[in-house]
Amino acid sequence: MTAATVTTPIAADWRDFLALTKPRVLSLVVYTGLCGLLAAPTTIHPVIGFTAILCIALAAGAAGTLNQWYEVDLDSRMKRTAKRPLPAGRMDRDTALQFGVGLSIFSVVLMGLAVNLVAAAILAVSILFYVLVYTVWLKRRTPQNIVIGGAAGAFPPMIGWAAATGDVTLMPILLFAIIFLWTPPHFWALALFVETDYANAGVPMLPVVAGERVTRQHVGLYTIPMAAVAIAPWPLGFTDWIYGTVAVATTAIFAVLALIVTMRTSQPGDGMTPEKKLFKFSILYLFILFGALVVDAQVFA
Ligand code: HEM
Ligand SMILES: CC(C)=CCC/C(C)=C/CC/C(C)=C/COP(=O)(O)OP(=O)(O)O
Repeated sequence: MTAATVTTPIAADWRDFLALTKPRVLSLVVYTGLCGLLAAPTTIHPVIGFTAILCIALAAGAAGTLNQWYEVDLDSRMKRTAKRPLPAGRMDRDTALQFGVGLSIFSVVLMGLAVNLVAAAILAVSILFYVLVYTVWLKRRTPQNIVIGGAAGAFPPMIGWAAATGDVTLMPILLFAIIFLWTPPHFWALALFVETDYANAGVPMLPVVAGERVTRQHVGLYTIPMAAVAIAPWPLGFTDWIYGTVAVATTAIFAVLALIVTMRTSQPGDGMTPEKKLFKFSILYLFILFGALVVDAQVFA
């Protein structure tokens, strides 16, 4: 790529619109939504189920778009995000705003009309939470930004469950709580090895504000309730032994990796550091845990 193509704004193509939706993060968001839907104790018509998942995907994409619309200044200062369509100048902000608002409204209205109002209401709350509470309000103000704002990403299984059943009971609240408590170790493990980037952008992430030692302690601190909540559906009788066994085994691995990160004092080096291991495993963990939930629900239905 020449310098001219980097600095000269060019027309955005479909890849830029896709990039606005943060597709890789979206994959896990949609997956946990699907698992919530499939684990619910009722059957949903496949077309309605598909529509519900589509709405979650569109809403998450819309929220990711509005997040990028708002933080062009931050994204342009971080290596990881500087090549996104807006900071790189491949798309103008108004186009992104229209795309994000349009998708948001479309996804919520479609969910309300085709699925049910409970799912549509929680979907609207998720978008507003990610955009207003996390992106606009907390992200630039407090190192607790991801703890409170991270709740946005915890709603999808609850939305999937509500799409199938029309209500929210203790089990979908537990599924929400798993992702809510998983987000801090997921993110702080990552922030420990991309710390300088956030410092450059002036984002008060925990390692930047409180330092590495406190961040490591917080990784361990949040892993304890996360582990309890992840295993809880089994002793509480919401799931059977398949979920229980998988939850105990994978949570044990998560806890050991988190403990290593918590106990470490040295600066992370290159290669597969414990922080990178925990971050990568955190993603695999949710995939396995929620997969086990669905298998368990189908086998013991
Ligand atoms: C406030 C909460 C969260 C923050 C600050 C956060 C932050 C990040 C960051 C900075 C990355 C690095 C790579 C990238 O930009 O793609 C990442 C990766 C990732 N996150 Fe999160 N995350 C959060 C919540 C979630 C949630 C709720 C999910 C899904 C349930 C999720 C799923 C993922 C996945 C799948 C990746 C890997 C993407 C890849 O392959 O590059 N994250 N996260
Ligand atoms: C159903 C629905 C509307 C769900 C939306 C929730 C959602 C997409 C949550 C993910 C949260 C997330 C990726 C935060 C990234 O932080 P950041 O935005 O600070 O990351 P960045 O530094 O990469 O921009």
